[in-house]
Amino acid sequence: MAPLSVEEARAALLAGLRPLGRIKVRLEEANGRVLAEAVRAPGPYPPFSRSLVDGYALGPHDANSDGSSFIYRLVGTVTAGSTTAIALKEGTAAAVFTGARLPEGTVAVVPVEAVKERQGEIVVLDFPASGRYLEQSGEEVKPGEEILAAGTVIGPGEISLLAALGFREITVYRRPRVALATTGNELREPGNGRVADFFDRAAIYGSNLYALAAAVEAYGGQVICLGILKDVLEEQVAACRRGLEEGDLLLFTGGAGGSAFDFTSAAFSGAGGELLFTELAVRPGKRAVAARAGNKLMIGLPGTPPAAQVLFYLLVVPVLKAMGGRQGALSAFLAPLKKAVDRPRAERTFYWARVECRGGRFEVTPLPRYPGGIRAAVGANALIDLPPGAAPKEGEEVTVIMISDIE
Ligand SMILES: Nc1nc2c(c(=O)[nH]1)N[C@H]1C(S)=C(S)[C@@H](COP(=O)(O)OP(=O)(O)OC[C@H]3O[C@@H](n4cnc5c(N)ncnc54)[C@H](O)[C@@H]3O)O[C@H]1N2
Ligand code: MOO
Repeated sequence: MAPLSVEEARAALLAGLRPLGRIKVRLEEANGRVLAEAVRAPGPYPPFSRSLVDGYALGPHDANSDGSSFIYRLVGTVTAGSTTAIALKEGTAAAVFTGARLPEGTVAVVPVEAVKERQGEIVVLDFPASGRYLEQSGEEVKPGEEILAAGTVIGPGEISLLAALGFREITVYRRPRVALATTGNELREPGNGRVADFFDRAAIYGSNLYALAAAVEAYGGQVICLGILKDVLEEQVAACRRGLEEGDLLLFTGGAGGSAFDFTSAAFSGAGGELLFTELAVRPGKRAVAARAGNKLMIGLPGTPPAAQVLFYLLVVPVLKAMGGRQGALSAFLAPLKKAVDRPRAERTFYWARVECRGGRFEVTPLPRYPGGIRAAVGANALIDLPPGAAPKEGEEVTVIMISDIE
């Protein structure tokens, strides 16, 4: 199969992909989830007309002789939560506190700072503009109004609105289940300590499973761990079948090359997958495989740890987003290079980088490169996307793709 560009590979993976099913979650579990249906307000907000300040609710006014200030007779006090029934008639006022329900007949509210109080009366020195210092019932949200559209990502602000309107549960898309396996006879589980002859025997600790599990969780997926698989086709086909049964997406790392000991594409086909690509025109990540089986996807990332992680951001994140009801890839923008890219390549290449904000401007530094690359992603919050043959110098603008926050 001819190598695909990252964009073609992404389009092949996303073609026909629909968000997964919907579930109800309680508000305390809703952060970061995506609304599967629009939410309408069951009632008005605020639910009653209320004061926004500690001050006085004024009845219809009664100008004093020189017209410069107004005198009101105090007829009661309403604190927040109080349902005292007071009706303000001409020339009367009630002390009210922030959040208090306004008495019937209120025409204006003044803050305590804008009045002079004397026995049983107040003198309003500065009459407030209409509607200031108070909020009418339903002023912000009307009953039945759509307050959040389907597809909204829920954060603290949305949770605040939902809770204020009395919601305890909302309907969101189900999180994608990602079955994760890593392949290679040389791989061992970390945690066994540095056994003396372990490394002499050419074994290494598998790191991809841990790195990818963390990345899947960070992008809203749930991990089903299939563990380390041997370079044995039957074992890998069986793992693929289990992964397809239990997961929405199957992720393999290792064995993505075309050698006699690379079984990923054969395993995907053996488990009923229709291959979408077996190579990409990008570095790192040239050796990558993907297949579709019904509405499930199988992606075989390279074994090389930084290559597996780069492709995770470029291909797996958009798939996780689409399955979870969100659109698009990671955000990208232009930023000047703080340092020239060392040894640029002839192919399209993604470099690990760190974006910082200095004096209100973003700048991006390519991180040191290592041949095997196990340290490559440490401290990275972005990738630099360089077109084939580009060799940008310090100060030149390059495309950066954000993979985590700017600190
Ligand atoms: N003749 C060629 N050889 C290679 C080419 C090439 O174009 N021609 N491409 C290289 C590139 S690029 C990559 S990437 C690797 C990817 O190949 P595979 O996906 O088949 O990966 P493996 O061979 O299984 O492993 C590569 C490397 O990574 C180590 N590894 C594997 N899994 C893990 C893991 N879970 N944790 C840590 N390290 C892992 C593995 O031991 C190997 O050292 O192929 C190149 N070869
Ligand atoms: O395919 Mo390799 O993934 O270019 O690093």
